[in-house]
Amino acid sequence: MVTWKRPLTLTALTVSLLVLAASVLPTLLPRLRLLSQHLLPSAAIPVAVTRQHSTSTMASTSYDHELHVALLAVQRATLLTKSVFHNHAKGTLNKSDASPVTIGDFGAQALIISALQHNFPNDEIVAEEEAKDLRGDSGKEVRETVWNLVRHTQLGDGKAEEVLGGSVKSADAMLDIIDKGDSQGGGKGRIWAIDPIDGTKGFLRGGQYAVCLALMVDGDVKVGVLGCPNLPVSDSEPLKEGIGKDASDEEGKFGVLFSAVEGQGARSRGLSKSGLQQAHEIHMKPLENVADATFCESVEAGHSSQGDAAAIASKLGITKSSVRMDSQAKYGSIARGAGDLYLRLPVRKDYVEKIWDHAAGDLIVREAGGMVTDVEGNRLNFKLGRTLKENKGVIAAPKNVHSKVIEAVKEVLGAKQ
Ligand SMILES: Nc1ncnc2c1ncn2[C@@H]1O[C@H](COP(=O)(O)OS(=O)(=O)O)[C@@H](OP(=O)(O)O)[C@H]1O
Ligand SMILES: [Mg+2]
Ligand SMILES: [Mg+2]
Ligand SMILES: [Mg+2]
Repeated sequence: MVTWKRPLTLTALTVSLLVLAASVLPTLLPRLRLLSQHLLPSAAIPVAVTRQHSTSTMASTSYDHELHVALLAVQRATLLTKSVFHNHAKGTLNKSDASPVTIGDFGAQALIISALQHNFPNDEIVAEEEAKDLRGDSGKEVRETVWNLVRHTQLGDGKAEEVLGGSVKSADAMLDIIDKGDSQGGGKGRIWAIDPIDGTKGFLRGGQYAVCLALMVDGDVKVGVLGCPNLPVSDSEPLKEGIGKDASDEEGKFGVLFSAVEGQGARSRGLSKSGLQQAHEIHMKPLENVADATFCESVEAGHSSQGDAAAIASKLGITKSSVRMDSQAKYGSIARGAGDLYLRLPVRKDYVEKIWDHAAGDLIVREAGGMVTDVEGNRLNFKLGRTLKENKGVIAAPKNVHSKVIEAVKEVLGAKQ
């Protein structure tokens, strides 16, 4: 018996040690990485992190540095959009699809891509705008206005600016930076999605708009940040439509940064002109009875069918009227519990949603406890390029009522066919 007992005890000990190591290492490694980030000078972090992340198989699981850069980059870009809103003629151009683009869209895109390139030079970028209309003699006037904005927009915090890599070098460099957002996207590797101003029509009207940035790894959204300069800082403020031209003047009351990292929850904090403010967790509001829901939808009837939304709401027994709000501020608003549902219902059969209009909001709502799908109930598929070509519409709701909402959506849309 004794001769059997010894080897058995040794084996058991070895196995226990191995099990212990396997359980402790995964939690220890990200902590060691975090610790080293705090101990190393900030300028040393980007290169190390970028090399480590250049292939998807070696991707970090904590995304601390990506989140930090994304938050600061979006915060800086909102300084530019706010300055355009208050001090400039918007310099609106019409794109080939007749949608508007302003000097704010170009400037914000340049600032965000510049920060991403400094920190993650090997990552790909899918961004909404391109610099074509700013090039050559015909683009000179707009180019110079955008350049003046870009070079004068800085966070009032030297360390934060250092993280972002400081200013863009020249007007020509700025154009090339804007055009770095031309990746075709897809389901492989690290790809950032940028909507420099989402809800450009809202921005022009003085309504809601959002500066949007998300990181996808192998087509899954890992980090999402939304800067919403015209939303109230307080999560408990009742949901309202576009808030009018002077709201963002009320310092400290308006301007929110929403963020989420996959598996780490969603947060919100006030926007600032320098470093990052303290964040707090946000959650969707518990909703026992879907009939009590407040739902939000697009302001533009051309972007989402308001008639279908009203029919769906009535099927669900919802009596409160909808809150119409431009941009991904809708995702942020339901994620913080200011509203309950977001309904985006196709108006035209041939319209395909763009990944930059949904990537950050999709993650923020899911991390706050919600579910985001298309009108069929399928998850949004960010693996297919610059568009969500397999999805139609968007339905975001608390998990416990989502299937009920989809049932009503299918009944209403099905009856039209
Ligand atoms: N036909 C159609 N259907 C659906 N979506 C469309 C359509 N046309 C444009 N867009 C995209 O809508 C983005 C803004 O939509 P929002 O819901 O946020 O705002 S709005 O209330 O409708 O203005 C808007 O984003 P921005 O261009 O960044 O403003 C567009 O990408
Ligand atoms: Mg646009
Ligand atoms: Mg958009
Ligand atoms: Mg846009």
